[in-house]
Amino acid sequence: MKRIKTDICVIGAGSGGLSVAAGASQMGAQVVLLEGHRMGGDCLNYGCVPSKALLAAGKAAQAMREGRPFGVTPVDPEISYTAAKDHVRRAIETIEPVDSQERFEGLGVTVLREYGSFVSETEVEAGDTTISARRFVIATGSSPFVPPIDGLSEVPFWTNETIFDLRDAPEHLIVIGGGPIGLEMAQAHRRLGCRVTVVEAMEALGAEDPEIRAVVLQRLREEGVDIRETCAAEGVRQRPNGVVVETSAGPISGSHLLVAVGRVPNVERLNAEAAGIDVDRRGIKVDANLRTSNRRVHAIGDVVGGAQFTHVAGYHAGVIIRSMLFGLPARTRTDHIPHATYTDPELSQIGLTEAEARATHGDRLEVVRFPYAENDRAIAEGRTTGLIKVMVVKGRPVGVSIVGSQAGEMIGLWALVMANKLKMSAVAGTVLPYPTLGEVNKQAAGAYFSPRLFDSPWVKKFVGFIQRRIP
Ligand SMILES: Cc1cc2nc3c(=O)[nH]c(=O)nc-3n(C[C@H](O)[C@H](O)[C@H](O)COP(=O)(O)OP(=O)(O)OC[C@H]3O[C@@H](n4cnc5c(N)ncnc54)[C@H](O)[C@@H]3O)c2cc1C
Ligand SMILES: NC(=O)c1ccc[n+]([C@@H]2O[C@H](COP(=O)([O-])OP(=O)(O)OC[C@H]3O[C@@H](n4cnc5c(N)ncnc54)[C@H](O)[C@@H]3O)[C@@H](O)[C@H]2O)c1
Repeated sequence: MKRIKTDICVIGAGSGGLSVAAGASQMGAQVVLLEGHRMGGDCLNYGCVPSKALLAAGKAAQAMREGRPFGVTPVDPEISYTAAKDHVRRAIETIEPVDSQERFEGLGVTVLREYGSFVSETEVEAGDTTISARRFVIATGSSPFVPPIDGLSEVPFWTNETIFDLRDAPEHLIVIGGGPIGLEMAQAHRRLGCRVTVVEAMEALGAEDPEIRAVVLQRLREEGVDIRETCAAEGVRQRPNGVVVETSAGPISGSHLLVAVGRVPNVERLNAEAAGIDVDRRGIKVDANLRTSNRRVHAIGDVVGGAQFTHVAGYHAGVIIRSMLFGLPARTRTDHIPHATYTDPELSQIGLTEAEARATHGDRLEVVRFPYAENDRAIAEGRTTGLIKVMVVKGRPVGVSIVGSQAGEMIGLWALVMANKLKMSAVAGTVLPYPTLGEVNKQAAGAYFSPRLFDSPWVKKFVGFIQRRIP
């Protein structure tokens, strides 16, 4: 057995682990990074990057069907699913060098391509090497949850780890699960010419504001995605040319099956008990500083079971670098973390939804809305579907929900506002270029102040008073 002594040992080279390794090594710490599978983790290889690349291929196909309002004759595009997958592969390959072993070794990180497993409170074994470190970071991510549906283990099915390798278009894709993975994949495949049925046990995008998610579901249905809600998959069996999913609302036949019903934390290889690290069903248990029950060990990203996004894993990395390298107090916040679902229209959210804000703030809550249909750029581009809702308490936003074109980009402004606890006046006072979709944000702030300025008898009296006195 070889032995390595280091300052920090990071387990998992995905979004979270790579950020810790890059940050810590560039600030002078000795870092060992362990990765048992592919550098870049889920996001690069089976998650964000391939899903957004496939959605982009679908968007290109859809644009050819929707030219009529612009005087362009719509066509039913000739689609090569294989070539769309080539685009997915190229996107991954273009980003890959940034996450590669070579780049990290160039930064001075010792990279071992092995799974890590604790052997004591201060040691991890990876292949034929034992690493002892002053601090460990668990960043092992999550894997697709495969539910105990009767017959599932006997039929071929895909998850996010396999669907991007598929080269031939499925004729009729059945997606079990109407969460973000299910709906992004449903729309991408529908636009690439496949029949798609989504089977959702409860409500599709059920965690989102009902008014906001309804806009996404309506568009997907208009495009021909068959979304069945309150329809639980209870059994699956093979048929000659595909699969039948038995649901609470009857059988559904299709050619291929994608299972997208949530995630499980990657803890099984860690032997966490050997290091005194507590684990529950959601993942590694951590406190607000992302410390585990073993004070030398932090855990970040998907494996801690909170919000499972790449930017959250990156945020966690920043928080623990602060505490590990500088000994500074560093607690996580969640109120300033946005998320987006990249269907078309996109959906984004930060802070509280309207229902959550109502439950927390009661009558102090004001909700302002602004529709895309009244934004000049959206009108010019025929992208008028959508709206923004801002939940405001005492002049400060406590949540923002957006559905519409570029909603994932639009939430950025509110992320800045909420991270820095700015008021609505900061948004209203910002000058934005005309005509941009981003003005929807400012128009929402305008909708907050307009009644205060234009419907107030006091303001009218005051202005009249001043006007009579100035020359
Ligand atoms: C289809 C899909 C689409 C998504 N789209 C988005 C999106 O658009 N935006 C967004 O923000 N998020 C998105 N996500 C979520 C995002 O991918 C994850 O939140 C993110 O990858 C989590 O980062 P992580 O570092 O915690 O884990 P990962 O990136 O999964 O990395 C964990 C790494 O640890 C390795 N590992 C596991 N166990 C061990 C061990 N014992 N020893 C050594 N290595 C180990 C794994 O092989 C893996 O490489 C998507 C996810 C999926 C599945
Ligand atoms: N754009 C993004 O940022 C993005 C995109 C994709 C995934 N992700 C991340 O990945 C995570 C996992 O996504 P997901 O979509 O797999 O999970 P999810 O938990 O968000 O949704 C799964 C859905 O499956 C349904 N379901 C469960 N069992 C079922 C059954 N037997 N029959 C029918 N429906 C069933 C649930 O009711 C739920 O609505 C997300 O929470 C998110 O953190 C993010």
